Amino acid sequence: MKAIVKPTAHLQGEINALSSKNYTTRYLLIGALADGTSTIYYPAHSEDSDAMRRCVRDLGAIIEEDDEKIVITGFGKHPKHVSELNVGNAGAVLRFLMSTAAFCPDVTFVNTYPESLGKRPHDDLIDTLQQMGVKVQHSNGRLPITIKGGQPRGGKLTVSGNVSSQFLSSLLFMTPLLEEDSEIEVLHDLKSKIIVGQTLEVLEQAGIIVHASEDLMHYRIPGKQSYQAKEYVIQGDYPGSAAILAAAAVTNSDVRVLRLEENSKQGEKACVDVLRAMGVNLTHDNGVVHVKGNQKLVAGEFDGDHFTDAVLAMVAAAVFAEGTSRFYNVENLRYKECDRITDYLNELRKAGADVEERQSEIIVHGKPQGVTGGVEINAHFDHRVIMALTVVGLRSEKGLIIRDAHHVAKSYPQYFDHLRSIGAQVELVSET
Ligand SMILES: O=C(O)C1=C[C@@H](OP(=O)(O)O)[C@@H](O)[C@H](O)C1
Ligand SMILES: C=C(OP(=O)(O)O)C(=O)O
Repeated sequence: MKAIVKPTAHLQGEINALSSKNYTTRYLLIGALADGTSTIYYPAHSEDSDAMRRCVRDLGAIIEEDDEKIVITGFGKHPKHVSELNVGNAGAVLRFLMSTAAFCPDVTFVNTYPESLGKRPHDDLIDTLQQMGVKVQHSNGRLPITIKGGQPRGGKLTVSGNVSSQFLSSLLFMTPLLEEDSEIEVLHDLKSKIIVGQTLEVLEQAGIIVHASEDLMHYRIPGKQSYQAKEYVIQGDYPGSAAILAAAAVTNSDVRVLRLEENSKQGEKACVDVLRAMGVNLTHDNGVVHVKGNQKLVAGEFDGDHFTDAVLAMVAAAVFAEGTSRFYNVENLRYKECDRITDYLNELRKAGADVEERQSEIIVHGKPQGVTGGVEINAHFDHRVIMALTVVGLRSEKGLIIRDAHHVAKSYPQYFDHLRSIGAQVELVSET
């Protein structure tokens, strides 16, 4: 599918935020690891959350669902002995389930997105699983990966947090089910640290005890625990909504996004502060972010690691700001669905933006007058590239054509419908 994004000066209306992808994957996992029946209200429906649902079902969870909820009966620490799992293009789903798969004798995670997830490294988690006595076959730390588990051991473990927080989260979900107590030391740095807070939050809700040091670099996890079956309610998704808010920020607008809790643990809620710091006229009360855009933005400097999945949308807003913006501490954007520094900036340049890259920084020389556009954009299999380039297209002189825009469904299948409902001129055509 191609998205033909036309210049749009004005956006107006109200959008109900999509449901959080990262909470949906977590609640599905802890529902599956519980022995009883849990209920998850308002789950996300996207390729990634569907991947988690499909895989935990393959592993033996029983799932029933209707329009508002998923009812899931878990398998505890006794998953069905499947031979193959397909996580699609979902990094978090793969990494979280690699540890769960250690309870199975022989599971292969297949490589269905060789150009995207197939290129991402998983060595750091493979190392820790090997410390636990699990045998792992892999291709240079990448898919396809075969886990030969059975009886993983706890004890003293280390994991690197340099590339992704998902490796640590994966271990935090699995180690409470082991016979032994575990201690996890995070080596090097811990990127996307804030997201580990979401993992600890859901573990606590399921009655799991984890002793975490204040800096989130050391953990003590008692063994022989079990997940309680509970009721969970999924909140609105900040990473996806960040793109809607950025679109409102770069146009003349009067847009409200509902279901965005002020006290959420999602790091990407910082997008509200980032836009505010860029001079965007907005309020955030009672779960509603209300943007009254006037196309005027000012540049700023931001630590992007605090809002990793919203960085691309905020960079798109900075393309139109007065002055030079800097997003630093973002090296691990290079290890996501594409290289979100080199690949993304190449597409932004095609659209007419003035951007520079460093190993761990994105620098944007803003163009308040707008960009030319009028070119075709390569989506690089990346939903967040698609969403961010759409924002840029709205404020371009000649619009943008985004190829392979269907990949937006990885996290936000209704993105274009939502944007069109507030007046964005976007046409979707099938690619032949
Ligand atoms: O734990 C999670 O659910 C996620 C962690 C983040 O990844 P990294 O830790 O690799 O930055 C984030 O980008 C991803 O979308 C979801
Ligand atoms: C990086 C992302 O997801 P994942 O790592 O789970 O593929 C994302 O949603 O932007």
